[in-house]
Amino acid sequence: MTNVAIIGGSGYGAAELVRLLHIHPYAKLTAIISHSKQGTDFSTVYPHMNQIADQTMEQLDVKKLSETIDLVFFATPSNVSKTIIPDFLASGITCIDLSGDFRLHSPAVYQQWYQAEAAAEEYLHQAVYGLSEINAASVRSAKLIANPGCYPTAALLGLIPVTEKELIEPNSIIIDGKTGVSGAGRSLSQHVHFAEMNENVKAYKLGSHKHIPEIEQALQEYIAADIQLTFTPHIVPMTRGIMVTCYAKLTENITTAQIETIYHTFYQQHPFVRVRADGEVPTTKEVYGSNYCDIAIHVDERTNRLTIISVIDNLVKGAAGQAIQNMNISNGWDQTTGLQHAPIYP
Ligand SMILES: NC(=O)C1=CN([C@@H]2O[C@H](COP(=O)(O)OP(=O)(O)OC[C@H]3O[C@@H](n4cnc5c(N)ncnc54)[C@H](OP(=O)(O)O)[C@@H]3O)[C@@H](O)[C@H]2O)C=CC1
Ligand SMILES: CC(=O)N[C@@H](CCC(=O)OP(=O)(O)O)C(=O)O
Repeated sequence: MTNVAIIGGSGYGAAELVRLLHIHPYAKLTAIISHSKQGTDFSTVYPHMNQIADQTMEQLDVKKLSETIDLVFFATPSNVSKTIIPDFLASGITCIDLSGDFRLHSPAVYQQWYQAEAAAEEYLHQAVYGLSEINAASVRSAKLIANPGCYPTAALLGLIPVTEKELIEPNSIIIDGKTGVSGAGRSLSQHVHFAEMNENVKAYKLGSHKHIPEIEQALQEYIAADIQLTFTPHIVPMTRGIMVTCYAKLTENITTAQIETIYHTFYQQHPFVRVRADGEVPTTKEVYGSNYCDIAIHVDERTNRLTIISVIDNLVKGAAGQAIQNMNISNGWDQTTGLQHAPIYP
């Protein structure tokens, strides 16, 4: 049994980790840490977990915790884990960070997009970007795993197979993202007020979303040049789900069927990526509550542009599910352990 703890106990990411860890056969949740609700039972904050996860949330004591756990999940906002993780690493604890603190390699780029000082450079170098399907080999030996952002997970799983094969012009990439409201976390903020969300669709952070450098950095590993892409996120009135629609100019004449074959081959060994048949377009409900990422491809032969549609559940494959997938890989367990449940439908 691997003993694990969660930090950021009262947030949505933590709640989803607790739900998924409850059915995990090899991981035992030994502590839930909360800085605002220490002393409160988890099930008081989340009554749907009554008699399932009643443990009392605790104050963070790194030294004490390090004596009892093997692995810690950070489900905290950015700018929190960067100062705490070094202490856990010094005690040999594996750290999986759901926030963006260790995703970007360059401190200057982090400073620019997060408007805050980056983590110490040695830790940025040590961190492995935990896009499970792509980086499993590095995740296996990592002590610090930077779990990808929700939009980047969907966008990169959609874009990497054709970027790797140089089938698209990287600088022509445009990503249109749509997220459910839970993507904003549980803390109240005006842009998710019911009256402003219901029957409304909003674009936000035009040209300034922190996921832009994250997607660019990951794609740059496949080509020997910088990439600059356009990403526009939208918030839509649903609870969970992300759909990204990526557009890019093709570099050669190729059919939808040929590209689909490339995707099927690329994801053959990856049970959580389901490539849809031609003409079938996935919806966010078809992955709801699950760790799946469903992808559809369409070649517009008239314009020679490729459209890629990719859907995930932001809290599962986009956060807690992928974090558990990374824990599985890191422990040498089957990557699907504790994550085999089907999506909830309708
Ligand atoms: N929601 C989503 O779909 C996704 C979220 N993420 C990332 O996961 C992380 C958690 O997100 P999410 O759970 O949605 O956010 P929430 O706002 O729901 O929860 C974050 C929790 O972190 C704790 N926290 C807040 N401020 C501080 C602080 N200054 N110091 C320590 N702890 C703090 C709080 O819990 P407590 O007071 O109990 O400690 C809070 O409830 C974020 O970095 C987010 O960007 C990534 C992908 C998808
Ligand atoms: C609706 C909404 O506000 N969504 C958030 C999701 C960001 C997120 O979860 O951040 P990381 O994945 O980088 O940790 C946003 O777009 O900023």
